[in-house]
Amino acid sequence: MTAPRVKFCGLTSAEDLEAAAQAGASYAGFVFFPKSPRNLSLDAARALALVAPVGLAKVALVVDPDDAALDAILAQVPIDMIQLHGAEPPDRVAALRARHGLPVMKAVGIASAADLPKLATYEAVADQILVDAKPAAGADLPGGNGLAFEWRLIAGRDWVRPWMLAGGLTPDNVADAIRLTGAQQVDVSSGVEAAPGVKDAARMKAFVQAARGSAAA
Ligand SMILES: O=C(O)c1ccccc1NCC(=O)[C@H](O)[C@H](O)COP(=O)(O)O
Repeated sequence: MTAPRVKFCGLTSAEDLEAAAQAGASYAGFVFFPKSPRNLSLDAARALALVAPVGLAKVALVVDPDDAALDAILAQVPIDMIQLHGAEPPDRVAALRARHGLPVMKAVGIASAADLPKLATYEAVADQILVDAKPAAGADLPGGNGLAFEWRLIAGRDWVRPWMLAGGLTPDNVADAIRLTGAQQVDVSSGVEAAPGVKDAARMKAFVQAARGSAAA
């Protein structure tokens, strides 16, 4: 098994970016969602993206964006992939992919087996799938809640597209999660934070090492 690729989501500072690169991450997620403690203004996101180390793919996380909002982000911030983390229907995912000419990753929330058919639906229209925990009803945030789902639900699944596992991952559980699901990519936000919106460089490093350790086991 090749070493799993890691996405750190919700980076908010140049220190976070540097720590992500030093740890060996493949993706850096920038959150554009005002209610999030990880939200970035366009100016802040642009400044970060411009100093992002080469080789770190910059992901814009948006939630049910209208065209004007996404146009504004992409006009100002050099972005490599769009992450749709709302209730975007499949035709909207396809339309945004065509409109912007960037790869699109669609987040799909999983809480039970009843949610699994959505994975195939979105694999038909997105470039990648982020398989995340479905937030509790009434949650303030659609993601980044430190909530895991039952990984066995997707164990042994045949995937059509590249996908990432997310939801409640930490340096302590990511190796088990990879072994159980076969994930080749993992995404984490709150599990490597010292406080909401503040990443912890030591936890980021430990996370990547644990993910890589799973591949060697
Ligand atoms: O992280 C946020 O603040 C956020 C806000 C709005 C929509 C999605 C958000 N995060 C999505 C992510 O990609 C997270 O990395 C993913 O949900 C896992 O989060 P965590 O369980 O905290 O590791």
